Amino acid sequence: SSVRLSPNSLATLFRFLKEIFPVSSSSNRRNAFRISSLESFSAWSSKRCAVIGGSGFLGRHLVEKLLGKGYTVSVFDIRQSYELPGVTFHQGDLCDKQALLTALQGVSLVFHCASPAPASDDKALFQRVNIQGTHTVLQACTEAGVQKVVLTSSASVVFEGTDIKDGREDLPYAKKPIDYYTETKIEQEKLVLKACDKEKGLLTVAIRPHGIFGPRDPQLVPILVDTARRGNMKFIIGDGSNLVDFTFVDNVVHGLILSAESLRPESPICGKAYHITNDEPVRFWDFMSDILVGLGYAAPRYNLPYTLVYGLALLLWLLSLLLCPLVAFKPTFTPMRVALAGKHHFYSCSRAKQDMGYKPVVGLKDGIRRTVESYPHLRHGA
Ligand SMILES: NC(=O)C1=CN([C@@H]2O[C@H](COP(=O)(O)OP(=O)(O)OC[C@H]3O[C@@H](n4cnc5c(N)ncnc54)[C@H](O)[C@@H]3O)[C@@H](O)[C@H]2O)C=CC1
Ligand SMILES: CC(C)CCC[C@@H](C)[C@H]1CC[C@H]2C3=C(CC[C@]12C)[C@@]1(C)CCC(=O)C[C@@H]1CC3
Repeated sequence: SSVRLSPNSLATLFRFLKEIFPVSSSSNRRNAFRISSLESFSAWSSKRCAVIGGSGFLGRHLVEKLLGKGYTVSVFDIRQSYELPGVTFHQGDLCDKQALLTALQGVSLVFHCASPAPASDDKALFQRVNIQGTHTVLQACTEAGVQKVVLTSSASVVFEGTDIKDGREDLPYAKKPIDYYTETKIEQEKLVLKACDKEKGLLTVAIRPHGIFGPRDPQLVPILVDTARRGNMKFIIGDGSNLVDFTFVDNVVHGLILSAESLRPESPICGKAYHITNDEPVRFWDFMSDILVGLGYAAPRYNLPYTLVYGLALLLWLLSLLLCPLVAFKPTFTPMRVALAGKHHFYSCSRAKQDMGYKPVVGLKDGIRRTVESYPHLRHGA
């Protein structure tokens, strides 16, 4: 008969051995790799993690999955949106290093899933949180002896409003990003990947999902339904043939955890970016129609030329900027949304398949069904 030890029990065993047979190790935790192989093993197998942005849509799904997989989870977020047994909440701003250091004590793995919502379009806020804040997160991780950082980036970092078909990770970053959100996500990803340093004992990876949807999503379905309820979802922008990636939230969570568990000094994923999608590009307007019809609304039917709608959206956006001191209005059809709705933007995830054995765990049809069922309050007539 054989005895099986889980990584957690091995880590506990190692801590016990270290107590009774102290090994001479550098006091500098950043040099963890150079210490004994046993200690390195303990570090890599530790299941104590923190989710920055864990109160958000993706963050909460991630937290729930991590708990199910036996991780001990701390959430760090500017707000607390729920309570869960086994989760320690730390409310604070990620730009505050002291607050982060408290939350990161004893943590070996950090998932960074926080960002202001793209719709806010607030340049100063995006710069403060996504760029300066990420810099602070990396500093705090180094000081707290965190070994792995997994960033939720975005496939949009290469999108400039023109067609992308089967885009790979080696596409250059967008030179003219379509909005401040994308502009700062690019800088954020660069910062995190540059921080990967095997010598210092900090390993990083960036996961780039695209068009995340699923239960509790605060943007895609709610914005779509709101637009339909106001009678503005009758039109298809362009000829309706553009293919896009929409990624069910469970697949993104799967990609995030897979990357964290594959992140080791010898792994090819260190310091790299990975597209994580459903690997089932779909016509943008078919996807929107499936959601709308599933919730009891009519599917859009009439086609409008792309350039006309884009031009109008640009005009409205400029007007909203000019008039903002006098009247506050937020157009639904922003140039960014029109580009996302009328162009091809789908990405290859073959790098993630090859380097970490990624495979979506929920298919698109199933994801749409689960999403529709989770929004009874948004159904037509509800
Ligand atoms: N939703 C989508 O389609 C996609 C999202 N992403 C990325 O995934 C990540 C998660 O996005 P979602 O869950 O959709 O957004 P979300 O808005 O639901 O969650 C973001 C969380 O970050 C928190 N946060 C914001 N500023 C903070 C600060 N200064 N300090 C601490 N916490 C702060 C918010 O309170 C919120 O709970 C983001 O990094 C986003 O850029 C990437 C690709 C697509
Ligand atoms: C009014 C309709 C024409 C469009 C309604 C749906 C949109 C709200 C969504 C369609 C594609 C989505 C998307 C994002 C947000 C919501 C949509 C615009 C992101 C910008 C979210 C953040 C990212 O990193 C990229 C996403 C691309 C797709």
